[in-house]
Amino acid sequence: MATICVLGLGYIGFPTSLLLAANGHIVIGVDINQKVLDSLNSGVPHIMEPGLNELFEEGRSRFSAQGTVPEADVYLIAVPTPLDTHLRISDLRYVRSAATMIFPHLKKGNLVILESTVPPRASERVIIPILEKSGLKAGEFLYAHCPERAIPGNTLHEMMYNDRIIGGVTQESIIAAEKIYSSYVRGKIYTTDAKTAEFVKLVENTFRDVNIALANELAQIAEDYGINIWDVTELANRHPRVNLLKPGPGVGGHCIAVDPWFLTENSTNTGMIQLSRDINETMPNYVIQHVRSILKGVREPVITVFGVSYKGNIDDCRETPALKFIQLALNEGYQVKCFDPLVKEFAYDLSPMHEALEGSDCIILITDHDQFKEIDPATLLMRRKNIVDTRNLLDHQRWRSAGYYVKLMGDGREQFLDHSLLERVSSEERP
Ligand SMILES: NC(=O)c1ccc[n+]([C@@H]2O[C@H](COP(=O)([O-])OP(=O)(O)OC[C@H]3O[C@@H](n4cnc5c(N)ncnc54)[C@H](O)[C@@H]3O)[C@@H](O)[C@H]2O)c1
Ligand SMILES: CC(=O)N[C@@H]1[C@@H](OP(=O)(O)OP(=O)(O)OC[C@H]2O[C@@H](n3ccc(=O)[nH]c3=O)[C@H](O)[C@@H]2O)O[C@H](CO)[C@@H](O)[C@@H]1O
Repeated sequence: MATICVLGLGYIGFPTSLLLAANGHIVIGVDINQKVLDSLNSGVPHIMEPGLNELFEEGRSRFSAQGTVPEADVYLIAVPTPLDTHLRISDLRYVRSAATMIFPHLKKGNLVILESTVPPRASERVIIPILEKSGLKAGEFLYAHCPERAIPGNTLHEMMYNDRIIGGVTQESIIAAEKIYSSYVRGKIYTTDAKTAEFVKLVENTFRDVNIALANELAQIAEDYGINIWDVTELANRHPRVNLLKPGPGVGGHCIAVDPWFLTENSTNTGMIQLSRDINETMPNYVIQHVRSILKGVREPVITVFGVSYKGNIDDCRETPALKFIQLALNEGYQVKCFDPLVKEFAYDLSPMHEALEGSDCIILITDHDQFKEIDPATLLMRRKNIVDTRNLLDHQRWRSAGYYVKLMGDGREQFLDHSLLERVSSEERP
């Protein structure tokens, strides 16, 4: 069993630390955020994931958290690699700082694992040169890029059961990294070189982004034709080689909205990938168009956003499409109130549900939290009963029976079926 220093105790580094600790390693977590250290040292996980609290109890005796890098056999880097949103290229300052914190401790035979997602060749061009300031060459210290592929909301399960890619700089590096991962990974482990591993990770998320863009474009085309994209998707997916994804209010998260830009930052052959990003980034504009047509003529409109995290059943708001939607709504002159049962901190104020609905003219469901399905529409008090469901989450018949005008995004049939209802609700209740 090894002594492993994990740098970065966030959504990836913390669960990984616990899996390593629960499987017999001594894990010293390092983070530069004092709040994270205080929370963990007082026994309270600072992030929410199924099974995390239980695993914390199990692994706690072999896990500690501190602000400085100790001597260790293995250094595992899981620090952020954000997108510079202005330049649309990667910002590698945190991986640079992590490598700089490691190199003074590095000894022959130590293993450095990079789990953070980076643009192709960043290991070779940026990280290894910093580690070599130790006086050791790559190969004397071992190095592998092992991209994390777990999905938020099911992180621990996927960390254990997904297949794993190990991209080592030498055969010895690959063998050493394989030994660490095989202590808790139940999926298969595949090996390659570091730059291929970097590329594979980015390709996976780009594949998903492009396919979501296709779904978003098809939803808009379906509306133009007065067709329901959700019915179309269900039927088309009966074909053995078709698997359409779901349209939505845009693509958020730390990965899918970011990684395509990492993939393309050093290439000019990027037409489809960039176009897909554009389609997904403009989905909040599409949602606001629907809201605008529902609230046409309403004076001093107030809207309520249901869900601000980037997807359902998690509290993570990074790159959430809710942010752009809210900004567009404010620019439109709407008063915006937000309700999210899971999120504690957000760029805008969050209110309890009934407060967020007071005086409101329209609910816009942005996030597909399961909890929203439990809401009884008959008990809600609003100024006007309108709802836009961007995720096809709700039981629309139930909402309609409670007197709501329901706009399902991607369902063009409503223009024809419910237009009269929309007209009636708006003119009856317009001040
Ligand atoms: N969140 C995911 O689901 C996911 C999935 C796959 C890959 N990734 C990748 O994993 C990496 C980490 O993502 P995350 O979601 O865990 O990020 P995060 O922001 O949740 O956590 C990163 C932590 O690293 C700390 N940190 C920053 N610089 C540091 C340093 N020099 N030394 C020690 N700690 C430092 C931060 O304070 C923070 O607590 C990113 O590259 C991300 O793209 C994330
Ligand atoms: C290839 C892959 O699977 N990668 C996963 C992904 O995790 P994620 O949580 O970011 O991924 P998603 O669940 O896809 O969500 C992203 C956004 O797309 C919206 N969406 C989704 C499906 C759909 O049909 N229609 C949509 O509109 C959704 O609401 C949300 O805003 O990246 C992680 C980090 O690299 C990986 O580790 C993890 O394996």
